Amino acid sequence: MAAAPGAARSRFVVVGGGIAGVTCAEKLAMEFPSEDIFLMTASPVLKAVTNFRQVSKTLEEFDVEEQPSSLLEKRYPNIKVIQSGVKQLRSDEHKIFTEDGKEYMYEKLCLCAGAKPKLIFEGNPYVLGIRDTDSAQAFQKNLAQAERIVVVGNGGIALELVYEIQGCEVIWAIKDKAIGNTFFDAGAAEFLIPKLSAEKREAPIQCKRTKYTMEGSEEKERPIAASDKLGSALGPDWHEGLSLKGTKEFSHKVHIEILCEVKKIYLQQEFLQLQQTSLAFPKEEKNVESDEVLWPVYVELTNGKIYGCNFIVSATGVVPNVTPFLAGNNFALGEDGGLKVDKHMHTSLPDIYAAGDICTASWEPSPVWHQMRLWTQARQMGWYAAKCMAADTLGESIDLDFSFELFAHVTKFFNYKVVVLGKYNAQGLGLDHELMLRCTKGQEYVKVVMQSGRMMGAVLIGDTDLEETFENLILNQMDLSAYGEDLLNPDIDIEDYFD
Ligand SMILES: Cc1cc2nc3c(=O)[nH]c(=O)nc-3n(C[C@H](O)[C@H](O)[C@H](O)COP(=O)(O)OP(=O)(O)OC[C@H]3O[C@@H](n4cnc5c(N)ncnc54)[C@H](O)[C@@H]3O)c2cc1C
Ligand SMILES: NC(=O)C1=CN([C@@H]2O[C@H](COP(=O)(O)OP(=O)(O)OC[C@H]3O[C@@H](n4cnc5c(N)ncnc54)[C@H](O)[C@@H]3O)[C@@H](O)[C@H]2O)C=CC1
Repeated sequence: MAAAPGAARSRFVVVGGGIAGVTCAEKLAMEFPSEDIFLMTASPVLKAVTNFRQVSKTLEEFDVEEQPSSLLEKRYPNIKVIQSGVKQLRSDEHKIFTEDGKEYMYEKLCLCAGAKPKLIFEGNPYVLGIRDTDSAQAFQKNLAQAERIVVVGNGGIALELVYEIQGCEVIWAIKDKAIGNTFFDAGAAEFLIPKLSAEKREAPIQCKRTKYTMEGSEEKERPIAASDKLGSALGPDWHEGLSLKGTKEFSHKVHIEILCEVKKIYLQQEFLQLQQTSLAFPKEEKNVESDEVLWPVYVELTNGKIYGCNFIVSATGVVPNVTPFLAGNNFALGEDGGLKVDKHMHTSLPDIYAAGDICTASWEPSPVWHQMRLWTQARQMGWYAAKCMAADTLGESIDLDFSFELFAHVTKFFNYKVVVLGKYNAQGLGLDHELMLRCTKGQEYVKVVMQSGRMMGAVLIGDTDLEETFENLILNQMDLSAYGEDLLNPDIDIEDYFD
């Protein structure tokens, strides 16, 4: 295509300086050392993956570093970082326009603009979200002067926050029955809860017990199966460099309100006019006397309770950053608002690919993989998108990358190592599955999800050392019916079984 006068052009343009975009640009730079790769980003710093370690076939660990763009350009002299937000895309002309008034032409474009927090009561100054360094610092500053906050949401951010925050009362309002619904079921939640009150921390019990349960049996110990149901994002241990401390001297003080959402938020003046009664922080679940302190803001929950607080954290998920790319371009969007991509990371428009939080994986997935907006998937998608762009350019064919065979995520919650594999919460399996459990209070929690004798998923909390074996068992779909409860028997070295 002919370049318009004044328009810079490059064969490959990548938008987004987060993990997906940087990984995609790096891989393209390696594949096409004599081509210039344009990396456009709204944020002044880039996110680079460092210390990458393949822990097992599909589990990976790495650090995420904020780096100046000059470092990336030094490592890959054919990457040109353009620091300006993209404000418009004209896909029919293969052109993008940036905030600083420039235009660029591409042959192949990969959109990796990430996502932003999906806030409740967006626009209310007392409602904060956490996504990037700036929002994390704003949160820290507010927390340093706070006595009580309300945390809304039950996913990754809320789980990290309620554990890390010290010296501040936390009212944690969740829609579900148990904490951490995006990662755990009620059994795992019960295992983790003691960690929220340091004083109540229990000594680990040495004996392990195994259990084999089926949905609908052994009501008491049966974990509830899951129902079917503009900066870069922060990196691992993002809270470690931040002092997440309120004004008080105590450690954790978390009160959980389950099965509720926020109905209304009142500013102090509105609240006083209504002469409502706000609840004090509950003591041992009994105290519901009214609060005598006046708070800057009040939160009314759908269960009728009203709590005063200094501010509210909305940790209620993300929405893909698609807005600048939509006008005039007929992208197919997923239900979650992301750009739909096929198994070659191709969007619905010619020569435009997408990777990371901005996209919605729309291919028929392996039975034990699903998309979650995580940095492992952002890295894998960015890398694979570049491979697909290269293959299309060279007229080669390419198979779906192995990393999409099995969902695998390793992280840390409440100071425990947490590994989740496959359909770890029986997502999409309906009632047709069984759960097997092994739990040692304070030490480890192991849950496997079985279907027709095959392992479909697992949650491993603590240092269980089972991840590799279980990863293999899920990948090879071996019929394990004959092993029964021995599968989780701590006295049997399970690896020997399958060697
Ligand atoms: C607090 C927090 C903790 C997290 N913890 C974990 C965890 O423990 N484990 C895990 O796996 N995941 C975690 N995540 C999720 C993970 O960070 C994201 O899934 C991942 O970083 C997404 O990468 P990305 O490159 O797709 O998007 P982003 O990191 O959001 O990067 C998007 C990039 O696009 C740029 N951009 C946006 N719009 C434009 C535009 N119009 N023009 C040009 N550039 C644009 C932005 O400036 C940015 O550089 C966490 C997220 C948060 C917020
Ligand atoms: N250690 C890890 O792996 C971590 C991963 N992350 C990732 O970062 C991203 C952002 O994290 P989160 O905001 O925690 O998103 P999330 O998607 O993990 O969780 C969102 C939570 O908010 C709840 N929710 C949604 N709308 C609500 C509403 N209106 N009222 C009340 N609750 C509502 C959902 O039920 C869910 O519990 C996610 O992609 C998450 O996976 C974040 C922190 C840690």
